[in-house]
Amino acid sequence: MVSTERTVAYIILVVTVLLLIFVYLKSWIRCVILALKLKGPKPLPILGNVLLIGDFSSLTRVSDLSYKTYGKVFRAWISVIPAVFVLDPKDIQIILGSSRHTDKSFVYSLMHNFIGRGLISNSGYKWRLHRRLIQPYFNINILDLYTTTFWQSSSRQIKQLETSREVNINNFVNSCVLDILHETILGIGSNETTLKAESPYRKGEITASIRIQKPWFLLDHVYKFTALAESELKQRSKLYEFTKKILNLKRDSGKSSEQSVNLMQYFMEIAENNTKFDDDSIINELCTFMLAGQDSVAAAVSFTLYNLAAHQSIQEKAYIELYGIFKNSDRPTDVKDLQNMKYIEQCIKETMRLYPSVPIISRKLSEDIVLGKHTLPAGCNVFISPYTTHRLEQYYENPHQFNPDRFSTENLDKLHPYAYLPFSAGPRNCIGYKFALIEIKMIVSTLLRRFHLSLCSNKPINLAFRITLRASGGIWLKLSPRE
Ligand code: HEM
Repeated sequence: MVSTERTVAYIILVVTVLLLIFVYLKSWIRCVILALKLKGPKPLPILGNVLLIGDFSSLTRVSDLSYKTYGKVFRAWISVIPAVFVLDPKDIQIILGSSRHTDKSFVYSLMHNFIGRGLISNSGYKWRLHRRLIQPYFNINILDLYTTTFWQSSSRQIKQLETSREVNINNFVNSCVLDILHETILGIGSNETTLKAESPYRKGEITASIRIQKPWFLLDHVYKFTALAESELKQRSKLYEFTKKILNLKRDSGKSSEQSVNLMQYFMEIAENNTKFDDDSIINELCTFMLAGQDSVAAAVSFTLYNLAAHQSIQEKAYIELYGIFKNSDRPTDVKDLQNMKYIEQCIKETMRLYPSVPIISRKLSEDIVLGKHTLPAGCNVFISPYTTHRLEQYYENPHQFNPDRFSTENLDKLHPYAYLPFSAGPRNCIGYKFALIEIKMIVSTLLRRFHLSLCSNKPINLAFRITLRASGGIWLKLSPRE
């Protein structure tokens, strides 16, 4: 009797465990079934397609051929995890345009250690609350107040270029962008040189792409024992402690009249009325903004300067626009001047089409969606590649050619709204995109007013991918002062 009861209990236990495993794995199983039906690059056992991430030329080859070879929805494998790529703007709109699919895929949780839990990597209620609280700050009127900071920083940093003729332009651009971020996000004024020198923000390294290439590093219990995890946590704690120190310093000194417009100040105001927006939230968000606004902007500026140097007639047209605005004056650039830089804005937009700073983004679907003959199940990790979509022939004629006229007012109207995604799109787009566009315009125009740019013949650019798109080894340009 006792043994029959025991057997029944065991059976119930086994069935319950199996059911739990099934419920837990259901979404993964459905994604695997879908992935097995889709075409995609040939995977390796265990690794899947992860090695592509470290090999940019293979990655771009796959990207360029993907639509023709695999169709508008295809799959890749991150080890045993299916990654479904969606290329067509109409399908992308169904995902990015919907407020139902705002959760990020597992890839973003790999960034938590580094950038903390801020807007970029959070999902669910916390993301929605923080986005609603922070969004008003990024309206255009507040951003106008930053124009002076952008100008002062660009013209201060440009001094390092006055004696050089052949330069790795990334060094100038990175210093400029970091200087601007210290001031506008953390409120560290131009005179606070000791604090700036102490800042750990320049040295960051995001490990997500390394972890994906070694899929056993995706297991937190394995990864946490590695040297990479140790150095990442050290870096994280330096960023956290530095930001906390600045927060305490600024809080103790009150609102200074010189530096009243900065994101930290705004976050302190939010916190006064929201107990959920505590110091930990402030620090995590500040770390996120400092990192989100760094490599992305620097890449966009550097690649724009590269394109202008590589296309002399386009550079000439951009310079004529500047000459029309400033004549021979070296007066500061103001908000109105920036608004008048229409052609330069087209050059920047076209650069971000060819070289989107964030070449891949991803989401985790919260419910099933139907794209043509495929049902993408809830829980599926969907990847969208602005780099690939921006080069589809159906949407861009001669897609590999640099042609700023694509972004003239009349041509812009013909473009599908989800065919151009440098800042993503929909409810979870880049919160800082207006800030970024003004900043990029300021740095590019300040440099172009002073210098004529050309390429260094023996130093071609070498594209690489590390969450953001970059030129490994930098971008070398020849600068000739304009008379
Ligand atoms: C050229 C410059 C920039 C580019 C190309 C860019 C691109 C993007 C993209 C594609 C996303 C969406 C990421 C995703 O869904 O995975 C994003 C999100 C974000 N960006 Fe930017 N960004 C730029 C500059 C900035 C700046 C200057 C800031 C802040 C000062 C900023 C702050 C953010 C934040 C906080 C998010 C997360 C928004 C959310 O999920 O609600 N970005 N950015």
